Amino acid sequence: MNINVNYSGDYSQLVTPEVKNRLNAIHEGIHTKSAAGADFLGWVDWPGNMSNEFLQDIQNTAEQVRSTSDVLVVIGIGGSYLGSKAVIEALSTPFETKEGLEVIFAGQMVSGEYLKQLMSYLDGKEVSLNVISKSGKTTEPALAFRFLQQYMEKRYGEQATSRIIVTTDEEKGALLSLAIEKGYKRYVVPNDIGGRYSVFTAVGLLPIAAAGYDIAKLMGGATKAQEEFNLVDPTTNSAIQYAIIRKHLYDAGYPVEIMATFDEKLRYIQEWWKQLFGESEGKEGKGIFPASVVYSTDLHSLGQYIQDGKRMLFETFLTVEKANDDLTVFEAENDGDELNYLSGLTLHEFNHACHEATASAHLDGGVPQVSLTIEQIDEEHIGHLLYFYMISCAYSAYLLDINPFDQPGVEDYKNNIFKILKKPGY
Ligand SMILES: O=P(O)(O)OC[C@H]1O[C@](O)(CO)[C@@H](O)[C@@H]1O
Repeated sequence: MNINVNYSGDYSQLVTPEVKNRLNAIHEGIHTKSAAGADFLGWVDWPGNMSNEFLQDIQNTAEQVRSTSDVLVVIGIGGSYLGSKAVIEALSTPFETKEGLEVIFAGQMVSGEYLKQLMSYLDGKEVSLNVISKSGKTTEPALAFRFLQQYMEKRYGEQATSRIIVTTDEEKGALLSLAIEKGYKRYVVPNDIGGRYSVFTAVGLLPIAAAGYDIAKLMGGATKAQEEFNLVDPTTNSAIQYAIIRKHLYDAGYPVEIMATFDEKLRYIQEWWKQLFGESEGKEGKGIFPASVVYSTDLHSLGQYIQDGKRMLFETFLTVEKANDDLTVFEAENDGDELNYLSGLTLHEFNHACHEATASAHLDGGVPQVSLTIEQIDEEHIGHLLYFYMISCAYSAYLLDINPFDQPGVEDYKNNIFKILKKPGY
């Protein structure tokens, strides 16, 4: 299993002795846990170290939820929802009538309308809740939980307790106190793993397993990636290659990266990637701004800007080699739509051609190109891809001399809200 990285420039020119030394130092810092933010490097060895008992326990809980519920409402924001949302969206089939369990997210934004409509949708269905917050005090999911907990208690009385699962810190936070007081089943977000790096902990695994996907395969892919991207070799390690190219383009005057995909199913992988890279790197007046587009859709909205607008963008295509399913263009009798020249072409092949055409047009327009290719979309490859991004992001942030694992800037809006809404103490 590999992720192919292709760059429109001359990659070999980027791997200078200075860059190699820097990479060796970063590698050493990560693996001896001496790098900046080292207290949050627990995710690096997590896939390989995860015990079968833990995986089994998550699977059992997921099975229990599936056997008693039609819907699992997952409450969380940022890293507490994007990982599972991304994996579930990538693996699920659109238009499928859900036979098993439906996973619905809440608390990722604040809307009374959404919550009211959600609660009416839940009426008549069997429901479980998984509320996820590492800090246990993030206002948006806490607000959603206040309403949904009340809903569950009204519907199920004392039985609500067995339908609510809390994923939070082991030692602190309002959510932990609540969980202890009510006797909810609990999963721990490890101390040394931050929210945006937590997809392979209970934070991501429980909702993914409850949705019916194979978390053992997902972790298998992540474990392979952990082994594969462990060697600090810029000629073979594609996670390091991606980080080197990004740093080069940033220094060359391209502070915005657009992640482009031709696969609608990867839209939330892009959203997860945006938090991962944006929150890890955007500090101290530095960092690449991560943006995303889904093609062909956005070729007909943002394509003009990318081709011809202010030159500050580079574009990273996330492409998939093999389609899980496909259609072949057939010969029409009268060729009224003039598409017979495409007959015999699969729609996946059309997207390949569209990728080539778009990359070359945008390159001519002054947009440097990177492409990341995965073999296919399934649990194993997605697990592999997510780990690839996480380790690459750590290298990328360290190359910018940024601690990838804090997010001090997010506190500013929170403090302002507390002041505006007169939270005691603010
Ligand atoms: O899991 P928590 O503590 O509710 O935090 C949710 C998100 O909020 C942040 O702390 C700030 O956006 C993220 O880093 C995190 O993923």
